[in-house]
Amino acid sequence: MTPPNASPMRFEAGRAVLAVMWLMPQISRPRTALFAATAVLVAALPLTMTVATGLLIGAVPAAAGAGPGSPEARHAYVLLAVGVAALLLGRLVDNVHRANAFNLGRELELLVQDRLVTAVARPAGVAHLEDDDILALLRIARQLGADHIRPERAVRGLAHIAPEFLAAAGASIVLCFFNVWIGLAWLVAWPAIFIAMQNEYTRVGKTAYMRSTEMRESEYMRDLAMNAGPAKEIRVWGLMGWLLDRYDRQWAERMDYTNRFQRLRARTAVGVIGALLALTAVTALLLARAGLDGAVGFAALSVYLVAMTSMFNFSAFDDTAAFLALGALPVPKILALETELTADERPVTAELPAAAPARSVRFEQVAFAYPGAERPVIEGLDLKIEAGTSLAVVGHNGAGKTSLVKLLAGLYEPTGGRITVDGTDLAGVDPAAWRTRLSALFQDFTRYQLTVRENIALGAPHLAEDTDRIWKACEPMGIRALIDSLPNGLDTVLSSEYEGGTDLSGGQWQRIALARALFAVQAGAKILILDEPAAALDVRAEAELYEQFLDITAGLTTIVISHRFSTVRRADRIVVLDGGRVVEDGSHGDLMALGGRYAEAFTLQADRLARTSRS
Ligand SMILES: Nc1ncnc2c1ncn2[C@@H]1O[C@H](COP(=O)(O)OP(=O)(O)OP(=O)(O)O)[C@@H](O)[C@H]1O
Repeated sequence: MTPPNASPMRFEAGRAVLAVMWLMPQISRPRTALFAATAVLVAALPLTMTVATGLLIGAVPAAAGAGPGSPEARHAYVLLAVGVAALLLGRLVDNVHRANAFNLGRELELLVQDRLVTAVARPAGVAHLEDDDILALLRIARQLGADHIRPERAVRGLAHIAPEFLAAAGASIVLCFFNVWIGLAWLVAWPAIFIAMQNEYTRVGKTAYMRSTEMRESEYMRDLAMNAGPAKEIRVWGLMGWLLDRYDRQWAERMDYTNRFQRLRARTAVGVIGALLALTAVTALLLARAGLDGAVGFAALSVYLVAMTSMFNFSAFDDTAAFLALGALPVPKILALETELTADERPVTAELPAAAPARSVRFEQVAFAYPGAERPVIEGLDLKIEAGTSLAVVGHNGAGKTSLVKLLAGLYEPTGGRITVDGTDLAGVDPAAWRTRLSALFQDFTRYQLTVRENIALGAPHLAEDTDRIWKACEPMGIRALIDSLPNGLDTVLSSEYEGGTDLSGGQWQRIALARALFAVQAGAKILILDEPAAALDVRAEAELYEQFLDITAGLTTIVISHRFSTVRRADRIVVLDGGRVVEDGSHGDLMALGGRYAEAFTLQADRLARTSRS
């Protein structure tokens, strides 16, 4: 097993930290300026104390010899006062620095989350939600704020390490006064050690974050075992043992992987610690020799020794350094995702008149393949849908019916040809504006764990408070009595996972979803798309409902997809789709007279229905 794409990109750790620093002023410029200023002070004040302490140690023998009141004693007292003042001020500033970093960190985390959600919601279509790389980022995003994926900790780590970095640089410069090569060696050593360790933490972090596919599989298994949705099937089929076995296996693989790759490599640790030890030994030896030879006075020697020891306060190896790397790692990726999804936005070049579609919606030589798929599901599709008429689309499973309406709704863009509305190419129209004219109910409609009122009003959320209108949408669906019988009527939550909530039968859910579609129509939608609108209802109920829909939506452009011919026959026009093309087109009467696929399938279904109703 190899770690996927686990080797750090060039300067990846540094770029992640820079991305965090770049975002900070976007939260607050004054507070970021305060952060920088206090970081310098938190570094400079202990350094001042270090130098003062060293000089004080050197000055004590002379002060003791000269006695109280002597200039030597006064000099020692001044050094003591400077040291103590630097110490106290340092502690004070440090508190301000950390409190500011804490707040900035929390806000940065929220900012990153917010930008991510906005970026993911921005594309008009849904293709990006099926892209493996984007799904990997979304997994990370869902975990933002949990585990080690905390940009907040990156800011706090930065608050901790930045002053240490500056202090170590200052101490190195002090050592330059002793020996310029030793000083320079320390000046270079700490950043090098820090970068080596940050790269190592980044590598470890990437192996954990970026195994998206494996993690998603294992999380999926866990959710199957734990969630209410699949619980019935899992138990009825006796799948729990199989599921847990598979989850255990994936878990063991993950642990094995973690043990092998998600830890610091010994060679990095040995290399870094070895380099530190060697440099410390050389510095100490040279200082000792200079002290013994009398080349450096006692006071200077004390300053150099304190400077050398103070450099070991540097957090290259501890949790702070790890959290800086791990917390910063997702930030540039989220910013890159934001850029990528923004770049995908197509320019708006056309506006539709308020009444559109007033004439027709046309598919002109439309082709479409799902992202990553080799074969197109729609090819050379020509279809003119007259405004104000009802159209039914039929065809065998996988013929491309749902794909056709997804294209019409702008959820995907055609890979060839164009879709026009009253002659205007939809490619240039703002998808959000176009969708205000659509009311669509898909076969896999969402069962929102919200109140009945919200489940219906989501068809036009700006009218959610219009109770009369909600009841008006319920009436034709025959759900008024059902809603009245619920504990809180329209305000009952449709989920048994909530207190006072309730679940509905498949057919009842479908009627609620149909009421949602109708609510959108009442709010002004001009095209109604019903993709298998009532598959959970019996044949008669579906046909009756569709009949009612046609009455209510007379004058509207409606497109229905159904496998039930008793429903389909009521449409003004029917098209049969096969291999993503229209193969038959006409009214029920026309197609029956044609004696083709439609007539054959209709007769078959009608015979079956007649037999069942006789028996
Ligand atoms: N998101 C997707 N990604 C890749 N392929 C897809 C996706 N959705 C559908 N397909 C494929 O596109 C083809 C057409 O699917 P579509 O859902 O349009 O068929 P349909 O005619 O509505 O079928 P049904 O009657 O079963 O609902 C199928 O072969 C299906 O596997």
